[in-house]
Amino acid sequence: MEADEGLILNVSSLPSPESHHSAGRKRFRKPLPGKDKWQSKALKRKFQWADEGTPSKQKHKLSVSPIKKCTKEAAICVKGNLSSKSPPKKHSTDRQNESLSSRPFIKTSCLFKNNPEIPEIHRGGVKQVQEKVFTSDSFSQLDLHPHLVSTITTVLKMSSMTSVQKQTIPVLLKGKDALVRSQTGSGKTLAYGIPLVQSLQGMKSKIQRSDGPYALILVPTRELALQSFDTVQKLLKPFTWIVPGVLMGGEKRKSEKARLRKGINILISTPGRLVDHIKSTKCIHFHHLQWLIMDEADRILDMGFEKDVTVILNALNAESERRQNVLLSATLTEGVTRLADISLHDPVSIAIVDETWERTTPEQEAINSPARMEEDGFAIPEKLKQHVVVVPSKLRLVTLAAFILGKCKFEKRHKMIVFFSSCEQVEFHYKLLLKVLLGGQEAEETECLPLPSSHLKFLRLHGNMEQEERTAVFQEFLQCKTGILLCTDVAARGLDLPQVTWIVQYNAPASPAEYVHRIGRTARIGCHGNSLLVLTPSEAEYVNSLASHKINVSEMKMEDILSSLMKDDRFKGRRWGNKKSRGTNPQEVRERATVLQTEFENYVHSGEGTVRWAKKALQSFLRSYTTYPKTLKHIFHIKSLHLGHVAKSFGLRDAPQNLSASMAASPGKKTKLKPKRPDLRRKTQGKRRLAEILRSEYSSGMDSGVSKVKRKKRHGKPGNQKMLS
Ligand SMILES: Nc1ncnc2c1ncn2[C@@H]1O[C@H](COP(=O)(O)OP(=O)(O)OP(=O)(O)O)[C@@H](O)[C@H]1O
Repeated sequence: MEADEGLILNVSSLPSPESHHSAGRKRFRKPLPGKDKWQSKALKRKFQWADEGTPSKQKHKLSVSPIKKCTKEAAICVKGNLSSKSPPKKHSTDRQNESLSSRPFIKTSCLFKNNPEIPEIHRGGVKQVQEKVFTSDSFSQLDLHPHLVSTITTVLKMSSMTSVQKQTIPVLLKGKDALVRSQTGSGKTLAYGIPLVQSLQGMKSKIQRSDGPYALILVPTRELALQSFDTVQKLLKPFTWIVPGVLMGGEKRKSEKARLRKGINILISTPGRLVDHIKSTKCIHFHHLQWLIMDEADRILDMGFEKDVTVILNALNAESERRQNVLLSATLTEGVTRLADISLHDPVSIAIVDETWERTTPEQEAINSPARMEEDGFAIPEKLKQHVVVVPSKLRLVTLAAFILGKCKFEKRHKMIVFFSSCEQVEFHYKLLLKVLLGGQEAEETECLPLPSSHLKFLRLHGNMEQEERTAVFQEFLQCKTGILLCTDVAARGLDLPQVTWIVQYNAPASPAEYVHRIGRTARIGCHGNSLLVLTPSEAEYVNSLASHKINVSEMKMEDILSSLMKDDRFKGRRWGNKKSRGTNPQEVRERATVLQTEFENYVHSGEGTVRWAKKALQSFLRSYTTYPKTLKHIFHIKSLHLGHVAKSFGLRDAPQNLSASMAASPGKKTKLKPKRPDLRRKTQGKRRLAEILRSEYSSGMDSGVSKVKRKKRHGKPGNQKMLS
């Protein structure tokens, strides 16, 4: 069964915005008269050579030009027999016999046919909120210990303060609580790190290791915990008697206990892991605690850590009398007000907004609540160029591959992060791209590529990986100059990965805040960067949703992305033989895209295991699709998906009939799914379950119950040794 038809057979009851081509498909809606007849009909369709324009194409003149005519090489639409040169009739007959007798009946629908119209993207001319990154003030102007200043200038090699540092450091040095919002990559870590170290090194009675924590830094992910630890450790270089340490899950609990027993003065932790220790480690105490810092504060709430944070706050309140509290994020959303209420005492609100950026009314100037900040729009780094591409579902996979090839193979020095909405999708695309773009066994064995494509290096990061591998991948991507990291939102927050030039969001994020954090992995600290959001035609309205948060994206054309396939002769249709390709012949581009899609499908269908694995990834995509918040359901609704087309983007030729019982991918049946992406504001019974799922992705790692991806190779322990205090 062909993917196009799969929908009709499986989910015919669905109204599908992606299937504007209903007239074209109606032919198949008729009751199927019987297998033989169906086969001959399919064969007829399979071998019709030309002129099969769909009514929808005639109707929607604005649509991205689908193939108007399938030429002889339209055989490219036929699985496994690309561009045969035999005369159509003979070819048809031979194949017919072959199909009908020995081979399973397989065919690939034409990628460029029966796609929905691509709507025009109107740029709203939104004026984005701007922040000035650097100031001309130097760290030496602050009242800091001279050794701390020299560490900043010689070890960290920084001279002038960023805007957020200039505003935050003096406030914190005065002992005030603060609520800090500043754009991604603007230097918030040092904005709290410097005053923290300054205050602890100057304490009247010198800190002893055995005193335990004087400061607690809570962060949502393990990678961010490691990164913050690294920065704090550098700042502490001259003050060796102050000991930092990390608790982050995925590590042996026993060794963490031992380090706690020895004493950690600046404790950096994910909430889940800390709660574990509060409950089970006798030696943990907070008698001397002076500082509580919550970095990415809104994310800590979003991830269902609210209960954990309450447990932590209660433990701190019970043992320490007076402490200084700081909440920071690039996107302090409304939910943070609640956290601020319970954790901050008479805080100073710091939000960095360029003076040239006008608020609509002067009254707004005065108010700096998180809700106000969110309404005003999030600040996006000035040098970050944001793009969107609208791609019909069937073409998503080849477009992604073409984009990766275009940037990372045929242009120099690109480092790219691609975000997906689930661990299964990351794993699936990682293996698939590795196999098809790098080709073969060699790639799998070495997990990096043979010489000719040496610009391509794929890595992946998600919460179902073993911690050791997760840390190794993080370190590897941190250090490499080029590469493609496929990941979930586990890498969206706070990570400072230098020289990232492109962020691709293959699945749209669930909130504008998440969008801002994902793209914020590039264009950090005043550098240039680019982002690409991939949407289907039915999702195009998301651009307006972003615009309402003052986020401005410009359109990139799918055809332009696909045209980079012209540089890769591996995907050349046979009929072009040795002919030199000149420029970008649209027909040839489409044929190359089809060859590439066929390679994906061939690989996926090369065994039962690979098909199962693609279905699993598809299923997890559909599941995550059901979890967009209510406010976005009109854009991202499972019923808007054309299952057959979506299946193709997972290299599946058919729309699967047997996705597991719970899957609403037979969306005619209104089966409810367990959401992976939570609407945590609603206090439902499922909250606990959601929190567990999310923790498996982000936190403690001790009790997730989520199967771990087995490590193929044993990596060293980069970063781990640093954690030993
Ligand atoms: N004053 C400075 N001068 C030069 N570089 C700086 C300065 N302050 C911070 N940086 C560098 O800027 C980068 C981004 O800093 P940091 O990770 O603290 O940003 P952030 O605001 O916390 O970002 P996010 O919101 O994404 O977490 C880091 O590489 C850091 O070393």
